[in-house]
Amino acid sequence: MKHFINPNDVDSVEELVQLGLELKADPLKFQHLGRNLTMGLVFFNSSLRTRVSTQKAALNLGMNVIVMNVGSDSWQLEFEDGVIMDQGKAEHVKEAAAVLGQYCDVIGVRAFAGLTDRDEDYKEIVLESFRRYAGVPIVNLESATRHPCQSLADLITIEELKKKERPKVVLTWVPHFKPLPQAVANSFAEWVLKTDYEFVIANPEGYDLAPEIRKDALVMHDQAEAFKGADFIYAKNWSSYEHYGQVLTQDRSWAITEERMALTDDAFFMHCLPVRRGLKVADAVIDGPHSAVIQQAGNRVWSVQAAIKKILEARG
Ligand SMILES: NCCC[C@H](NC(=O)CCC(=O)O)C(=O)O
Ligand SMILES: NC(=O)OP(=O)(O)O
Repeated sequence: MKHFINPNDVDSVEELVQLGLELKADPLKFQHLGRNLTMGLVFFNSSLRTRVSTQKAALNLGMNVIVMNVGSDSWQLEFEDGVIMDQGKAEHVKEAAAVLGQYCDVIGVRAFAGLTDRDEDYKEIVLESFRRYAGVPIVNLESATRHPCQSLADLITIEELKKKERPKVVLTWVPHFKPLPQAVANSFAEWVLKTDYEFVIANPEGYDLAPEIRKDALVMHDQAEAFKGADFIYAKNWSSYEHYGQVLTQDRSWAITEERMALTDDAFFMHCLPVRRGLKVADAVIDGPHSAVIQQAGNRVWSVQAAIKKILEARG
């Protein structure tokens, strides 16, 4: 695997899930692979899980790790081609990515959507610039439209917890007062659609994900109906794709309560975290016996470790 940016970079999702489980059982098995190599992590946005789990994974593979917070630690970067740089941005990504590629053997990048210009976000300018100019493999640590490290951890978690061969998995929109990216939801849908799970997306009108993401997935605008018989409830807020970046409703009846969960087949509750308690999910659900959120976050180590292992092997 050359890069880990979206599922098209992955030969077999199933094999990568199994590798994650194998690494979880024996975290230091491939410690020789990354010896004397350096993993660089570049953050344009905040992070708890991604930052620490990726460091941990790289250390498990024997790598050294350098973390940089762009914005506070470095120069503001320009991404546009052919501009006269007479404003606030002191350095172009062409040099910045190429220079980081001199110091690091693999680079992880986190850069959220701006949520003002849909075409710009969906072109993935930041990630694609790093892919183009760094000259080393790139790991997507949540970009404008995808979060593959999260989605792979989600599939590992479902594999661990599922009680039937083909569980019913529901991705549901939950309310939030400010616009959030579509990356986590997009990515989850894309990865689940590569499995044979039964898959339903529940969201209010106006929140349908991009057609190229949801493909032929069943989309329901009635959450209670969607929950019937579900084995996994994956909750996430996202802003509108159609009315790009807008909050069209904050309808609290879409929050995850015990009453709603009672409609499912004893489903596990999943969320990528961070989550706002009370607003998106009732304490009784996230603190309850069917909450998978901590296991899910724990599995972030094995998902990114599997991706980095594949990259190191391909690099020779
Ligand atoms: N990496 C996990 C999710 C990150 C981001 N959530 C957030 O920004 C939540 C912020 C808040 O609740 O204020 C998102 O939705 O993509
Ligand atoms: N789920 C996730 O990516 O968490 P962080 O934003 O804290 O890294």
